[in-house]
Amino acid sequence: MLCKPKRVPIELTRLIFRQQQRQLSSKSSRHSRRTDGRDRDDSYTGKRKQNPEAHDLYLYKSKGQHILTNPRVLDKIVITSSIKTTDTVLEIGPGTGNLTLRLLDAAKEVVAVEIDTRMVEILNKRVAEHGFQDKLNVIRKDALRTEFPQFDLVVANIPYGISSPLVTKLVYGMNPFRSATLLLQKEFARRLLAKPGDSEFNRLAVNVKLVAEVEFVMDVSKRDFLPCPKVDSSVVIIRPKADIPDVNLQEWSAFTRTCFNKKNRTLGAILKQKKKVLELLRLSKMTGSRTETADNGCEYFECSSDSDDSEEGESDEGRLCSSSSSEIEVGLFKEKVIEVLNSEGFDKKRPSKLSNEELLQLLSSFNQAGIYFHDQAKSKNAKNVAFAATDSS
Ligand SMILES: C[S@@+](CC[C@H](N)C(=O)[O-])C[C@H]1O[C@@H](n2cnc3c(N)ncnc32)[C@H](O)[C@@H]1O
Repeated sequence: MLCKPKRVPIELTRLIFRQQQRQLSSKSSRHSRRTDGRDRDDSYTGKRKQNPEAHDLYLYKSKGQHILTNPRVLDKIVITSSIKTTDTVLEIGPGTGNLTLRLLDAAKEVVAVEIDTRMVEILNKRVAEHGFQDKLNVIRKDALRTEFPQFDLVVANIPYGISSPLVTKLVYGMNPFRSATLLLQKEFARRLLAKPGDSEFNRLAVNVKLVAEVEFVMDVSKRDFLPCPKVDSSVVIIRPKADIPDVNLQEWSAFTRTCFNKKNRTLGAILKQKKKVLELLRLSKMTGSRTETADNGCEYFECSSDSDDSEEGESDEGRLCSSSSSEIEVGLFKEKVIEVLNSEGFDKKRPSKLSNEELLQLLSSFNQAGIYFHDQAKSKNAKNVAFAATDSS
């Protein structure tokens, strides 16, 4: 569907159609769109005739390049972020700099992480024109694969394709920060805001809520972007909690993965399956005590959306366990699992309806009974990113 933005601020119109078009080479791509939201075969050619010097800036869907052009929304994002003049602000995906210029005006410094060299060129030029170059530190890298320097706040209209791993990287990363004001796909924001019992409530919400509070700020229409995306957006503020529960993050991740793999089934149905019992027995024998907390908690949180009722295949570990544990041992272990589930009244409860407090209580009861959770295998990229997760939004 094509739709024209409600309004295109003059600065962006100038930026895209007068200044940048002279500088940028036009690369075509199957997924690229023109910055005016039109298809390549529509009446755009009329504009080119009027301005023969013009080149097109192609915006790539694969990089989530939708430029926010509504000045009121941009201003509201900055105001809501409560930026102090002493703050260093981290911006992921500054694009052509509409938000960056406002951040530079309000903050001491902006660290902008941008993957696209063309955007970096435009950004640097535009920032220099406003005399802000000394306050801007641009890192031309993939935000998921770079270590962020220290920052106080995050304010960003992020590429939606990396929402889940990026939020995870921020809230489970090593950098302490005050808040992150993020423009997200509306559905993704709803999931972050979801409460137990809501249909959107999932593992991502559970894991984020463990360490942070999420607050809704406003919805943003798709027409406020150039080109117009297919989805609406929302702004949320994420504030890391001062006190987080004393739980082993690695085990918590494994536990929530187990529970939310089939979030609408009862815990009894999930945890009393033979293959799950075998897997838990093997892990509990192997662990014997809690695994150490990783330096960087985000390694464990591949917060991909849960596959509501997908079938898990039997793991190699499960098969190994069945051959090395006697039937009696397995039977006794299963009784322990059942005992914990029954003693806490969890047997008939569903993960999608449980609060974090209840989940923490259940995990603690399992541990007290000598039952431990552990991820079977870390993702290939776990060392640096743990971001093998794809966001289904
Ligand atoms: C939704 S646009 C936002 C542009 C700008 N902040 C705005 O509000 O108009 C997302 C930006 O993130 C950049 N980007 C995409 N993937 C990225 C990644 N993995 N790391 C850093 N930047 C990325 C894109 O090139 C694009 O400039």
